[in-house]
Amino acid sequence: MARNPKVVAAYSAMANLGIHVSKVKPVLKKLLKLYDKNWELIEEENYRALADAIFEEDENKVPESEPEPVHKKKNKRVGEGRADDEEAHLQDEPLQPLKRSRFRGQETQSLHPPSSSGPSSAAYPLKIPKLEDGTVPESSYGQQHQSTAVLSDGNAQNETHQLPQRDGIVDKGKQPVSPHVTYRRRRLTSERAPPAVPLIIPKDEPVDDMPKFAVPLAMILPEQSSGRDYSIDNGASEKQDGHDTVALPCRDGEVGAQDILPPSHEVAASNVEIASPALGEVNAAEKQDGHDTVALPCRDGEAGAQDILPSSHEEVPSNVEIASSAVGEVTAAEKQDGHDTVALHSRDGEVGGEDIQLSSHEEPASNVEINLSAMGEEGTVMITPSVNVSMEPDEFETLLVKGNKDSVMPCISNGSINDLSSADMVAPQIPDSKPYPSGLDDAVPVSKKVGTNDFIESDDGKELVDAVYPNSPSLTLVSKHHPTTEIRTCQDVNDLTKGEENVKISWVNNTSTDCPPPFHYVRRSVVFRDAHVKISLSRIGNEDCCSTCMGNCVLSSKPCFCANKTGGEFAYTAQGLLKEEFLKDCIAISHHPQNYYYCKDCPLERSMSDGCLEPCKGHLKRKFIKECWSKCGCGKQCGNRVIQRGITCKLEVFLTLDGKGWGLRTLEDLPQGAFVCEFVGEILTVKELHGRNLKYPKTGKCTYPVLLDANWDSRVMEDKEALCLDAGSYGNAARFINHRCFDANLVEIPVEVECPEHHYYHLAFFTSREIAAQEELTWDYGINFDDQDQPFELFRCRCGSKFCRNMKRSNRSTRSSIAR
Ligand SMILES: C[S@@+](CC[C@H](N)C(=O)[O-])C[C@H]1O[C@@H](n2cnc3c(N)ncnc32)[C@H](O)[C@@H]1O
Repeated sequence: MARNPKVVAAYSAMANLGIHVSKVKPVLKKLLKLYDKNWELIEEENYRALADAIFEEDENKVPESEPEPVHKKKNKRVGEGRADDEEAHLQDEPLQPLKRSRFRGQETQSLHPPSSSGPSSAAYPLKIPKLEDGTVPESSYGQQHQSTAVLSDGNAQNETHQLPQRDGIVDKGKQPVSPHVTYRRRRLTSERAPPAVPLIIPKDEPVDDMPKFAVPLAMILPEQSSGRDYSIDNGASEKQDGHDTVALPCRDGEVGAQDILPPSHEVAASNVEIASPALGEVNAAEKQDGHDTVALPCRDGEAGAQDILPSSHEEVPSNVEIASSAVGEVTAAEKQDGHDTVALHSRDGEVGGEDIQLSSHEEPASNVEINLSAMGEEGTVMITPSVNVSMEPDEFETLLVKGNKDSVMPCISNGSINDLSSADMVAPQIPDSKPYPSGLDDAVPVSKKVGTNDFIESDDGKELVDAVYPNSPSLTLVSKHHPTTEIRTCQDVNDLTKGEENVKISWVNNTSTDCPPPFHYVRRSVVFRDAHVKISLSRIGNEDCCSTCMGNCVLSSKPCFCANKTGGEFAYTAQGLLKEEFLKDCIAISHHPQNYYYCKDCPLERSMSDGCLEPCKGHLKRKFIKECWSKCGCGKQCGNRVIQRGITCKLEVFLTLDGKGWGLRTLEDLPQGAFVCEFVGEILTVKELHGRNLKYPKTGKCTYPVLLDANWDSRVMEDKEALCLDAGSYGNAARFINHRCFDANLVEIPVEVECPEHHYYHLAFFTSREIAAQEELTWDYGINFDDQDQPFELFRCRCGSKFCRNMKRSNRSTRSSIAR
């Protein structure tokens, strides 16, 4: 099934004509190929060419009464992988509309034999094999360094790699499929490279239009009456002494709070899973004394505080799962010894101040689950949050915060639009004056003016004035581009984390008055709905923790159990950096095709299946880091607890000058192997992700997905275990990291913190080399730019790397526009 919004849009246009997707798919592929992926031609006249082609194909089909034998059909699908077959097939079927729309030059264009790139992956950054045309730059750190040096001389040395080998890939028990063949088929379906085009050419194209990245829309709701100052930290989370609190918004001004208080005051990471609804009820987290506190909202102003207090005073934080559903309910359930006990809560504003004392004093610790999922689940009591929206994140528009406290803004509650006084809403983010560092992106003083309705607007050359703090000189709040019905909130220029992180992360735009897209900043990933992320101490066996350790495990002469998963040695040095050897291996892994695993029953393909299941495109088997955690005896400062301590380096979000949109950069020099941040987002099943993509094909609102498939080779993954992270609406600073082909300065590494089962893990970014202050941080999304079958809109890569995998493509499109 299509994942690319364009493909999905085509499917949906055909569905409107009553044409089933299974008929559309093969024809669309041919059309794409024939049109050299020129979507404009396909989209013309509401997909007329496509519809014509399908009808024509139908007419030419063998009559229903003589169906093709199943085995033949299957083999044919498999056989589609063969270049000659597909070529012949296409040439045998010169569909009329295709002829009609052919470009000049295409008549003579011969199909190019497939180049030997790696298997394509389904998503960006759903990690994909990166090999392109069999040629990649040196992969290891040391090699990369060398390669970088060489690059500057313009004499890059490439290393040719073998194609990925797939063992025993069988299409539904039929003939084994040659990995090569399957791979080729993928390439052929989406690519028609003109002959003799250099595969990698230096990038010298001018930067023209801005990239078309989707702006994930989100709504930030206010927290009221919680005693905090929301004028700046609206809906934000606060940390106090280590407690995790999630404050959910309340509509009518009286935020309720449930505290889930794990006994341990020393745990490094709480066991709290916060899942968000599509919409954003989960607004804030607060930490106090190592307690995990979840503040839930009331709907009509009567919420009190619910505390869930595990009574054990030994190790172990509570196992709390909070998830949200599309309908916005919050459910809380406490499990003990396999029983579900009730965690309370109200709908309709009747929440009191219940405390739940968890009785377990030993492990397995209590499992408290709070789900914002389907109503009426057994053993749960629901809380309906103030904003009860049965929508996906993108389904409703975001709020633009006005400086005028008396103004009225729409808010969606229970699925309908209500008017809310802005006093109930988020207060404006008032940035302070901020001197920006010099360098490439040195701040140009931003002009200001007061717009109507006290909006802060920029207007070419006129001064922007902060309506509330008129002396604030570098205000860059923006309201332009937003229709009146669409209300957005701007990010705090000094700290878009809203206090979630240990460090502030500012943003800067030196070239325009735009501010970063609104989204909910969350420090940790949150379950959306179906994802099975079970954090349970009872699942952490003795071999998965070091309960007898003390102090700092990394300094100990004998590595403890926690080093077992990294070959008996810790991945980190005593200084908290990744060991060079380990880092080198991690970088090299993604460049070697033999490290790709091909599922027999791929959850990704399964989730997108439209009746014709395609073979798995491959998943990279990665090296994991395993960190010590709550069940370990070591202290919070143990050197084997790096990513769980969160971001520590100085980062800044900035508007790039080369057309990539916003990016993330470091404000300080970083050594090689330093942890920068993890990729945080909503935890979705791949099925849910696919649902999102299908739902919003035309809006251009994209997901920002990362597939958590590093361990899919271990067994057949159930749907609820095949997960990804989507940072479109909920995310952290990592959502701003742009892509760079091959020689990115960050590498992503899976890290086990609290889940020994590796279907869920943290994806952490480490520096692959030294990085100087002001350098943009990049990682290789692993995109195969020639694979149209992606769950996001492919962008034109402007990474600037000499190894850019999108070169060919740029070259091709230039060529076809010339041909036209
Ligand atoms: C995860 S977001 C990164 C942050 C994004 N630049 C923003 O402004 O929100 C991914 C999007 O950034 C843009 N992008 C990332 N890397 C790029 C690159 N190398 N060239 C062009 N656009 C890029 C694309 O639009 C892509 O869809």
